[in-house]
Amino acid sequence: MTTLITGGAGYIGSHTALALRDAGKPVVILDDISTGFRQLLPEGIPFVEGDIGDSQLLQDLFQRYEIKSVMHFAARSLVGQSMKEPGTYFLANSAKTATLIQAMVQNNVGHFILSSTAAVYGEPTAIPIDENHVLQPTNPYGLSKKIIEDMLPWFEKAHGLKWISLRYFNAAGADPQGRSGEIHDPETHLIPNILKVALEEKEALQVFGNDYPTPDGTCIRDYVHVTDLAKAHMQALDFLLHSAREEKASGTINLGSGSGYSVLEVIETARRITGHPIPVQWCPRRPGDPAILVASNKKAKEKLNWNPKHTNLESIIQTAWDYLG
Ligand SMILES: NC(=O)c1ccc[n+]([C@@H]2O[C@H](COP(=O)([O-])OP(=O)(O)OC[C@H]3O[C@@H](n4cnc5c(N)ncnc54)[C@H](O)[C@@H]3O)[C@@H](O)[C@H]2O)c1
Ligand SMILES: O=c1ccn([C@@H]2O[C@H](COP(=O)(O)OP(=O)(O)O[C@H]3O[C@H](CO)[C@H](O)[C@H](O)[C@H]3O)[C@@H](O)[C@H]2O)c(=O)[nH]1
Repeated sequence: MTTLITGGAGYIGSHTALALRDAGKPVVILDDISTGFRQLLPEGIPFVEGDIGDSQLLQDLFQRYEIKSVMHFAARSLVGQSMKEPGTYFLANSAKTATLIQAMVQNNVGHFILSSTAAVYGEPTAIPIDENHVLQPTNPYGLSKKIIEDMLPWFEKAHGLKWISLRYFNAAGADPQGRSGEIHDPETHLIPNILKVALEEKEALQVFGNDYPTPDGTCIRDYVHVTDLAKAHMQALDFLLHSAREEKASGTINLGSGSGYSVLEVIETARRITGHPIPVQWCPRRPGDPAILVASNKKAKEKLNWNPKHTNLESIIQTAWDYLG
């Protein structure tokens, strides 16, 4: 029952590969190292360098490793870049994923877990956001993932594909054992950028906007620990593999801690953990940033029995800091 992890040389994929390996599950990684890093590849897991859009390679891989399930992390995921190059995102995310799923159904690979995103919701009309919230992405990145979600029921209807789309909120933190962590180049995410200031790789943290309708004027986000995300993937796969024939197994599930923290609260917590003053530079709002994104994680708890462990911000930032230090 080997699982293929696409994007396993990336941040969330490498943590999930570690979790599966730790649980003794057979895994193979496919990654083209376009935004990932060889140093994040966990030891002892077979690695194939290649593109998820390469049908021939996929067919060989599915047969050679007797793949039964796919966890699909590989994607482009820079919101700002997607605004400038929408076509890149529709091709790299939506079109290549159609190629991947087409190869799956042709090779009897029947279980699919998608890395989706809170960006499919767009500007929220209610907080916390549950899975029934209207989907109106405000950028091509979010739309490229929504298009994949829209395809999935059709593959299920025609070929019996079982799927779960996991909509992550803000992934953060690092493996508590220090075996993997967050590396992106360029880095656009808040916590690693704050820690770069603490490491004196950056002079100040640019804070995008202080006039949002929130208590301190900065954006509020739901930070979810990457090892809790990894756990949810294992539980989602178990759920698909073991759900009864008559049960409605496929569907979308939010993954968030259910708590929101403002940018200033994150900076304040990082100051306490690192002992660094972390100077800030006030900047205009970043286009496309909603004021508040906080998940309802009720469905993940009920359907997957998911119980996030690292729900406080200290633990999230501490693990990220330990990885860098
Ligand atoms: N980081 C977050 O906060 C967050 C939030 C919501 C959703 N997501 C989604 O989670 C997934 C993983 O995000 P991440 O932060 O780990 O990203 P990442 O860039 O660290 O990892 C993506 C990996 O996929 C690989 N890849 C990209 N295109 C590929 C292709 N065509 N063929 C093979 N490999 C390819 C990259 O080399 C990289 O190793 C993405 O799908 C992203 O959209 C991330
Ligand atoms: O240097 C920085 C970086 C970020 N921020 C602010 O910090 C908050 C969080 O920003 P991130 O870039 O860390 O995360 P986003 O909420 O923009 O994006 C995350 O959540 C999105 C869902 O809405 C997508 O899934 C995306 O892939 C994922 O990284 C935002 O208010 C942002 O404006 C700063 O002030 N300074």
